[in-house]
Amino acid sequence: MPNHLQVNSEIGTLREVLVHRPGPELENITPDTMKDLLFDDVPFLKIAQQEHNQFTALLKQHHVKPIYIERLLKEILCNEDVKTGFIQDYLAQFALDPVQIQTTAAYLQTLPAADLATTVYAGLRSETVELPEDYHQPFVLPPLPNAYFTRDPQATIGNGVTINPMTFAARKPESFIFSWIVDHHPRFRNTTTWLQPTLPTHLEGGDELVLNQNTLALGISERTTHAAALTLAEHLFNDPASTFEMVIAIHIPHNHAMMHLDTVFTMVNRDQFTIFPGIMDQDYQLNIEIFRPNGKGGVKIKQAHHLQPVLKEALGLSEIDLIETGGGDAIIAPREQWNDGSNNLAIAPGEVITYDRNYRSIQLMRSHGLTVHEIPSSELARGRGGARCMSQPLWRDDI
Ligand SMILES: NC(=O)NCCC[C@H](N)C(=O)O
Repeated sequence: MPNHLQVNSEIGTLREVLVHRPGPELENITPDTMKDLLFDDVPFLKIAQQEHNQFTALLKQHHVKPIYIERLLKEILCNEDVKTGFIQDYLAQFALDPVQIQTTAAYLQTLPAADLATTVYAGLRSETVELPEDYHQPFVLPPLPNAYFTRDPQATIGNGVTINPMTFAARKPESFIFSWIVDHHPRFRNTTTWLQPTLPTHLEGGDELVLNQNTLALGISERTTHAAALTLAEHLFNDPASTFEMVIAIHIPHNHAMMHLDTVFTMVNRDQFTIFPGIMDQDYQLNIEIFRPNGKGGVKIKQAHHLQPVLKEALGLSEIDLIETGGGDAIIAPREQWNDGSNNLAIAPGEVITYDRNYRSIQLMRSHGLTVHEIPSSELARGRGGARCMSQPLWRDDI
């Protein structure tokens, strides 16, 4: 089994993937907090867990090892010094006064490592801790219901990771947790970090697609700024440990339905991609910028408007097959995109996992020769992410 990191493509045979099984945090979403927590509904936890179990069972059947991030957190918290430091730093992220911090830290310190890890994800109800009476919030630690979308707070690129500066408060603690795991878990010893969560702008993993060992595609989206994309490109171009020489920055609409590039565009084979046609205009154009090193430590930028020639050049191919979500139909395509019909996880070249509900997109992928494995999605889809969002590859075989 591999013991470090290797992701030089979106499609190489997947061996190891970071996941999070949805837990009590989903039951800490209410209609009042749903929007801030980036959910469109309150999922039924029991069914969400069953669906997620089917996802991980399918991964295992295909010899992909799921690594549970909550387990990595528990393992680092078994060290008492790490536990004390983590509690202090974790609490410092939230609007708590010194007395509230002290009282909550004292409570968290009493929890065994496994319970502490569960509490960090689930959130901590105020009445569990004896806080001064002037604290009126329902939670002293917020729930992290988006944690099952492991794709976003962290991303593997080549042999290193980005620990991502997240856009919304609801997801910032997830990057914080991963930075502690990288610093303290032996699985990540000597990991190269391309980007830190302290960057004063934002970039998320759903916008990071590794096309090959030289080329990264980045969404410029609701969640990833142009400035952050340039910063990441500069780091990758200048770090001797990196093999990346080109970043294809793809501008997509800024809205909740298409929050990341991988909600509208995924690589599924050496020469095949799924794409939501709504990101292009009627002439199939969109705004693309190609970043390359300028030879002086910076980035030079070339504009482009058509995806196919850009992808052909980057991948050295004469043809590219763009498979349109829902066949490009005016009703089916947006419906299936909303339920993550464009968000496919390749487990090998030409072999993907996707949500069962997007049956028109599934038919189409099969008719284009892809092998498609379906997973149930009635509750998981309520968080607005699919199979790619629920997985962060740590190791893919090179192709
Ligand atoms: N890569 C992805 O598109 N992830 C889905 C994230 C959904 C989550 N509710 C969010 O808004 O961040």
